[in-house]
Amino acid sequence: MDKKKIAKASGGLHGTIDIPGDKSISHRSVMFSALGDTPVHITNFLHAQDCLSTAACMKSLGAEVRFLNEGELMVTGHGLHGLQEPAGIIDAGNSGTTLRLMMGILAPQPFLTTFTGDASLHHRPMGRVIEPLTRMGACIYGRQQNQKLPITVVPSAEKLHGITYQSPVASAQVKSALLLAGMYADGNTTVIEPFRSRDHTEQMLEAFGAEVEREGNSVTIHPVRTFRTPESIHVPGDISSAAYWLVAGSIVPGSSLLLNHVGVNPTRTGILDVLKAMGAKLEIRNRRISGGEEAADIRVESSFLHGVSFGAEIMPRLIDEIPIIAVAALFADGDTVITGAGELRVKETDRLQAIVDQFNQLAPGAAEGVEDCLIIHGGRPLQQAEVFSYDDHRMAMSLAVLGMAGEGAVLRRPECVNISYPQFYETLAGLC
Ligand SMILES: O=C(O)C1=C[C@@H](OP(=O)(O)O)[C@@H](O)[C@H](O)C1
Ligand SMILES: C=C(OP(=O)(O)O)C(=O)O
Repeated sequence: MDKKKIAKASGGLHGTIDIPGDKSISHRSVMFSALGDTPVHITNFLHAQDCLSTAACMKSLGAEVRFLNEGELMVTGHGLHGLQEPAGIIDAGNSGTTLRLMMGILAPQPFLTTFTGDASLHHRPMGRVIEPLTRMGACIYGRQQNQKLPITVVPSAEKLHGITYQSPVASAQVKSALLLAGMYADGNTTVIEPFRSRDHTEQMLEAFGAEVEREGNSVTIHPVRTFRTPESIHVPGDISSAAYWLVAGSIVPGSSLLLNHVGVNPTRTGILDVLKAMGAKLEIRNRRISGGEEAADIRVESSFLHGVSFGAEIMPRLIDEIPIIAVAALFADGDTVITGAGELRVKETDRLQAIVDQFNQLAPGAAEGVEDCLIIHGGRPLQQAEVFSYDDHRMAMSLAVLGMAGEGAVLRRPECVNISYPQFYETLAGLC
């Protein structure tokens, strides 16, 4: 399927949506379970390409990964020091999370690993993880002065050293890679971020018995001696996937949607804060703990939105939601000004430029981008047009919601939604 026709919604959107498992937590559930030595039963695992790349990686390193169903699997490792040298090259596919976290796990291992990935992953910056891991004593080599794939991790002569690392970027992937390597180091490892990024790694490692200290934007891990995997992990729904329906329900007049089982870890809920500031009608119900993480159900009803401004401080709490927040901004009254969004330029594609180029096809003159800043002029006239996903799942889903809430669209290269949300188009069709 090379093109998909997105029809204009004919009335309000109605229904109840079960939000698929969180991508970040699904990756971590398989990786960390594979470092234990007792079977872990994982449910509501995100059965999408990125997380399947992680599952395949752990399998090729000797862990037993057995799917009982889509979304349900048993993972059994051979202990913290039980990974085995893979027979071939490890393929991280499209997934930055897989590659960066795996580098942290593999840097301390006594065997060699070589990574590859798809065309998009070959362009993404890996020096941000390789450089601090090298300071810990790791030996990691990559193309373009150890910046890019293909990457090889070579065993280091000595045990890794604990370091204190002041990260220039607020990135959970950088932080997680260092904490994972730090489990095997000879002393404590501390990561200090400019702003706090998602904390799923710290949460899950603590639950597995690792000694972790947190204060403000700083996290310290002690060398790990006892690693106790739980019997089961239930993955909450992904707020990054719920985001498309939070916005669709807000901007299509006459809508009322109930989103079931959404992870609402406070390091992830920036989109709720921004949508509320724009005037969205959201009701958070039935708050509970699911798999050690906060979860809730969310009711969204359509409302009149107005433009807002936000910047670097909130960015890590909503980084993957910027494309769909930009859609909300297009349907709002007035301008929305987003600053400190430079990280968007190093995702699956340059998302800042992609938003500007594709939004202007559907709403001429509505989007401007300069350096790390994105401006959306709300309320501009919309038209039908052909738009391009850049093979980026979040661009595809955001453009589909924009087309559906606007005048319709033809989306080129739509199938990349399989990276994080394989049922996306089916759910969209069911609402209209
Ligand atoms: O740790 C994670 O699971 C993720 C962290 C974020 O990336 P950065 O850490 O590069 O900001 C996010 O964009 C990505 O989708 C998932
Ligand atoms: C950036 C993303 O993921 P990753 O970095 O794991 O490729 C994403 O899902 O939007």
